[in-house]
Amino acid sequence: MGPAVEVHELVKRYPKRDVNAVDGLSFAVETGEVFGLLGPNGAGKTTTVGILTTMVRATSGGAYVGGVDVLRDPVRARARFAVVPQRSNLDRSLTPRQNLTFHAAYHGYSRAERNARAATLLDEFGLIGQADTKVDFYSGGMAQRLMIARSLMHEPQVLFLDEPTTGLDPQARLFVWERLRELRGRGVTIMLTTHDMDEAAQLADRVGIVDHGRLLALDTPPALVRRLTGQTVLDLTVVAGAGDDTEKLLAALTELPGVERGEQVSAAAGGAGPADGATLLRLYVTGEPAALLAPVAGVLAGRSASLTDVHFGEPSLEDVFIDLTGRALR
Ligand SMILES: Nc1ncnc2c1ncn2[C@@H]1O[C@H](COP(=O)(O)OP(=O)(O)OP(=O)(O)O)[C@@H](O)[C@H]1O
Repeated sequence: MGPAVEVHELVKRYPKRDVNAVDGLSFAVETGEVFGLLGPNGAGKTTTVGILTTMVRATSGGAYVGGVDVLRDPVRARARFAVVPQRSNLDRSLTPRQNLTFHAAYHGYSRAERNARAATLLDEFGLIGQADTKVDFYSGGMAQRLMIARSLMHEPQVLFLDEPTTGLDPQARLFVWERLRELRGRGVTIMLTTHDMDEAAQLADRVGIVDHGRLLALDTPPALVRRLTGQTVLDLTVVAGAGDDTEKLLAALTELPGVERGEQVSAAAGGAGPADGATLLRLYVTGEPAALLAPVAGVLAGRSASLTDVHFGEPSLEDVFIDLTGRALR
């Protein structure tokens, strides 16, 4: 069996643009794989998925889903995949159950088949009790579950999901992740675009990182993390001395031998922020991080800073992403 999704030297140049949105992209997604497409805003992810799902016309190159040439045979390709967009496109004039059965009718399923499939999927997605209310009464999490259930009505081989859990609460997010893992277990290939590194690390078997329409890296999340030159992370929670500031302190720490780079970690990226007045500084270390503790303590003592916590850790997928795509805002 060939790959479930394949793009080959794919190029997209939008009219009146002087650069390619997708610039010679090639990769393949194996059947039954969860593949995460990551990249900063404007990297070309939506355009790539748009071409694969017949919404955007390619300038050149090849795109295949379930072995079907998407560019030549879009109608046959559409039977092989489903798309779950980020924003709800449910039909509000229909009940949740009708949203499912109408979708299956469009794909040629008989009345008996579509009623049976709708009942099964509504049950699996925890919506059977609210199957005949109004879609308007659905929370964001329920709407997302309903959209995934609807996408499965025509038994797609490949499921494209755009930011599948953005805006969902932790319970809804875990529920969606569980359903996606189950689908993979049944052999459905999943391609997701996400900005959520945790989601990619949790779900994706392999991740492709794109920027400026080109593939920068493609591997399993652990292999991508290992690529970061055997780096270890040393997290220091510090309170700068009176009259000192954290930037200068960080600069002094970054100059120590064995420290490749350092950064001030925002509370959002590092989880719960440090206590008032304290700052979390992250040093990317080559070599043995414990050997740095004495010189770090020396720098801190020399600048009258105090250390309230130390943590050794591995770099995350987010560190890999920043390393490859930089920090500049787009
Ligand atoms: N319809 C369009 N016409 C012209 N340019 C476009 C169009 N759609 C996208 N672009 C441009 O193509 C490039 C790639 O955009 P694309 O939406 O594919 O990126 P993305 O990685 O999905 O970004 P995001 O994470 O913000 O959704 C950007 O420079 C964008 O401005």
